[in-house]
Amino acid sequence: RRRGWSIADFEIGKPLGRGKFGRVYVAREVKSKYIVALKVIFKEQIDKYNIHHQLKREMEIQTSLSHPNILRLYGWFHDDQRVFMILEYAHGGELFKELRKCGYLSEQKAATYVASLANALAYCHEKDVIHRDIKPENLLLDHEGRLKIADFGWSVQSRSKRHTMCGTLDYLAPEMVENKAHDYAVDNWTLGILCYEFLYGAPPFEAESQRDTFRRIVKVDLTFPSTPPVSAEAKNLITRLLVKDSSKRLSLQKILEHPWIIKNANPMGTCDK
Ligand SMILES: CC[C@@H](NC(=O)c1cc2[nH]nc(NC(=O)c3ccc(N4CCN(C)CC4)cc3)c2s1)c1ccccc1
Repeated sequence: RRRGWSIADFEIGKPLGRGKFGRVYVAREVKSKYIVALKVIFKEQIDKYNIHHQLKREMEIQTSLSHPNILRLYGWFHDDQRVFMILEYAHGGELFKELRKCGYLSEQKAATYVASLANALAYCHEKDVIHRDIKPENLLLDHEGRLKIADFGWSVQSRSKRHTMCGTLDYLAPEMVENKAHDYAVDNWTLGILCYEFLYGAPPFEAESQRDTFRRIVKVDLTFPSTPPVSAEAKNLITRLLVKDSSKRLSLQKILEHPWIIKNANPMGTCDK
């Protein structure tokens, strides 16, 4: 391309979602008719929340990542009011909407999603990227039901400035809620939380108040309801991830070799509807 992209290159469709700092629309590149998701962030918001450096770093990371379970950032451009990110379009929408609709997922789907996440996280950790913010809202599905991590909340290996504790504590590991130094193993903890939520429909330490959730996390107050019926292997994997001592959590490699994953995950990473 001679010149960069501009808004004139795209026909904007319906809004897909909104986050703290922006909105995402489905869009079609005029010449190729290629469907993408266009994320729009207003520069006044970037200034107001002073997130220039964070945005720049996250876009550099996101552009450098290329993995089947990580949503691609194809490129970006800006005009005087807005920054636009040209993102891969995930046709299946948000995984958590499917979770809320079905209540809970089959062991096959849950294992396939956990394996996809473990693969994507192993890839990120090789590139010194810790995600730290994996939750169902950030997980999308493509047209074949393949999981895609969609989020710019990546942080590089070093412990970046603390995020304000906005939103739910449910997915944060003990060392994060206790504001201790944390490393890659926080993502392994989160995998345990997600695996539990995929199978039971709610995260394990959910409570009425943030204070009670905090208490349940730091205590690792893990209990398994009697319904829906969940296999012992699945419970074994969850128990070996939700371990307070981060050095004792099952590694990503070991997750992929776990009997429950081997038995239930679809190696293609796809889930039929
Ligand atoms: C993860 C949040 C993040 N989102 C992205 O970056 C996003 C990037 C991206 N690419 N493709 C998406 N697709 C959808 O959002 C989508 C939603 C519903 C769909 N369906 C509705 C039900 N129907 C039956 C099938 C089709 C299909 C696609 C999204 S969201 C974000 C961050 C900041 C601001 C806005 C959004």
